[in-house]
Amino acid sequence: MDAVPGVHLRVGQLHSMMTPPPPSDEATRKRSASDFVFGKVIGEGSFSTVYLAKDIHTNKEFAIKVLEKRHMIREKKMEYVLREKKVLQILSGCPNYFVKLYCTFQDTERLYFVLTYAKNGELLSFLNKKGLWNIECTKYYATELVLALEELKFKEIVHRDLKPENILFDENWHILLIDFGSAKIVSSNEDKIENEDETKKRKNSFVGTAQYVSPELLKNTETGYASDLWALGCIIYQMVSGLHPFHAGSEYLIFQKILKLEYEFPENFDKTAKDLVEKLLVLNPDKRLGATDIKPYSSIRQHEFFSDIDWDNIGPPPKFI
Ligand SMILES: Nc1ncnc2c1ncn2[C@@H]1O[C@H](COP(=O)(O)OP(=O)(O)OP(=O)(O)O)[C@@H](O)[C@H]1O
Ligand SMILES: O=C(O)C[C@H](Cc1nc2cc(Cl)cc(Cl)c2[nH]1)c1ccc(Cl)cc1
Repeated sequence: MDAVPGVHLRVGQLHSMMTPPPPSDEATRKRSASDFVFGKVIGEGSFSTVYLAKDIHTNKEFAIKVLEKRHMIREKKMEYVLREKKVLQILSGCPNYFVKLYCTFQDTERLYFVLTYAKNGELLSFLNKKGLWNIECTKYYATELVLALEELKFKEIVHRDLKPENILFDENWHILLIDFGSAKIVSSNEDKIENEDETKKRKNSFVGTAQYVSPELLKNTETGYASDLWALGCIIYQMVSGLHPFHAGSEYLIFQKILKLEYEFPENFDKTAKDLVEKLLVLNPDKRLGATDIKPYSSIRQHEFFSDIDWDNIGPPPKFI
């Protein structure tokens, strides 16, 4: 594995890579790029490159998300980075369903997030492979998604950009949600304290993905937990049919269809899944299944689609590979 392209190791760094500090410092010492050997690029974001990397002290593999400071500053994206860091820190207490943030560090040019390596890639790539996915897979992973959304609600976080590309699989084929740069931390009311033009900038700058954007986000009204329930409905529809519920030749036309709730189900769409999707893809956020649960998301758990799920022990993932 080579070092990060463009990161020239000085003799001192090479030396420090060879002679790790005494173990007592290990756990607390601030990491740096020289603690890792960087390997292949495993993904690219709008402002990031994600590398597979190995910790030279433990040989453990990580995904390291690297962001160029110049790019962050030029595109005024610092708030996204700091939001993602803060949300990942809040979620680091959750044992399942979210990529774990081990540490962050920086050098003169870059910022680094050291994250769990989701070894088995994106959900999207499996949805695109015909005949690979069946209703059992949909049931299992919709269950893990509901459990993940319950955790987010408990931690008072709205993801706001849920989509199959942001749902990865760990080495045991459990889901790991990523990409919290657009997330909202409800408890801090940070969205409420911003002034008018900051609100306008945030709402206009949000770059969610057309097919999964909720109506309230398009209408610039308040986005809350129910925005993630809308995305859940879209993702379940896609897991069952392999298609987006709202599809058109342009983002504008997709948005129009979303605002008019213009979508239909293929003939052979699973009946109970259809009923569940219809109860999630509701224009009024407060009327979506689960939106007003005292104990989130009990009304989704009780839906017939999940009738054979033991929520306290959902068992191992289905073998779909
Ligand atoms: N922990 C991880 N393990 C494995 N692959 C990852 C991990 N995190 C990200 N990736 C891969 O890298 C890609 C880019 O991820 P990243 O979160 O940096 O960008 P992004 O925030 O999704 O992009 P955008 O800024 O457009 O939203 C992802 O689509 C995913 O395929
Ligand atoms: O070391 C830390 O943990 C704190 C720093 C703080 C920090 N330094 C920054 C410099 C720039 Cl240019 C942009 C952002 Cl968002 C910056 N955030 C930091 C480093 C890396 C990451 Cl991923 C986030 C924050």
